[in-house]
Amino acid sequence: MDDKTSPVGRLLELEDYSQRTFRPADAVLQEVVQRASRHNMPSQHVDRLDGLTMEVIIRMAGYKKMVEVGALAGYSGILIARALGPGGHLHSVEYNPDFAEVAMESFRKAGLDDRVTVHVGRAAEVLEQLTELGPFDGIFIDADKDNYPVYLDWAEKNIRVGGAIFGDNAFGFGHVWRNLDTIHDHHLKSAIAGLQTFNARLANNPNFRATILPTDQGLTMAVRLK
Ligand SMILES: C[S@@+](CC[C@H](N)C(=O)[O-])C[C@H]1O[C@@H](n2cnc3c(N)ncnc32)[C@H](O)[C@@H]1O
Repeated sequence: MDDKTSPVGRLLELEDYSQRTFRPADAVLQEVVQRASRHNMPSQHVDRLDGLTMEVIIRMAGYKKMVEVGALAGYSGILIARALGPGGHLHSVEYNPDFAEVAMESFRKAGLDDRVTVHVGRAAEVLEQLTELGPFDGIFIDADKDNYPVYLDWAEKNIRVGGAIFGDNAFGFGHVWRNLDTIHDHHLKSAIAGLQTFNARLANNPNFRATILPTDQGLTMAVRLK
């Protein structure tokens, strides 16, 4: 481990302290991670503290109706659905039908299945179908990074004034600062291009006030002003 007096060492200690103190993942959430692992799903659940931060903000704002892009095994969906509270509803979009099944099982086991609808399909198409149910209080974008700008197009029109846009992995796994010309892996390059466009558009859109939570993964969040 890094020397605790070095900046990196201190950050690791502070991360460890935060996890120990705020205990972001209870037994239900830990079970989701185990369920995903049993089904050989990728371990791509939202960072535990980032997810907890989002949950707290949704509770503070009193949001009731949200959309999630990318359900995986339901980890972030549980955080959001809990925060929306009784009478709230989450529309979670997942294009992998096997993953969607696992997510539905997680919502059932968490006692939240009446509060979540899992829509199976490609997010760009499902979002268009969801338009008629809007406007929404918020959206959590956590799927294919190259399409974040496409999901942002939809969110700009379908999130109400006072509502929020959250974008996960906004630091692009540590690469978001890079000049695209220096990235040779095609997949990474298009992901970073998508994230750079997403972040810059929210940062510069006068209709939104946006920031990025400077955690390991980076969580972009924006509130619609007008
Ligand atoms: C990072 S994981 C989501 C993690 C989840 N939000 C959580 O924190 O528990 C991304 C998910 O998005 C799904 N996905 C990727 N591209 C998609 C698309 N175009 N439409 C819908 N889902 C997609 C993947 O199958 C995967 O389950």
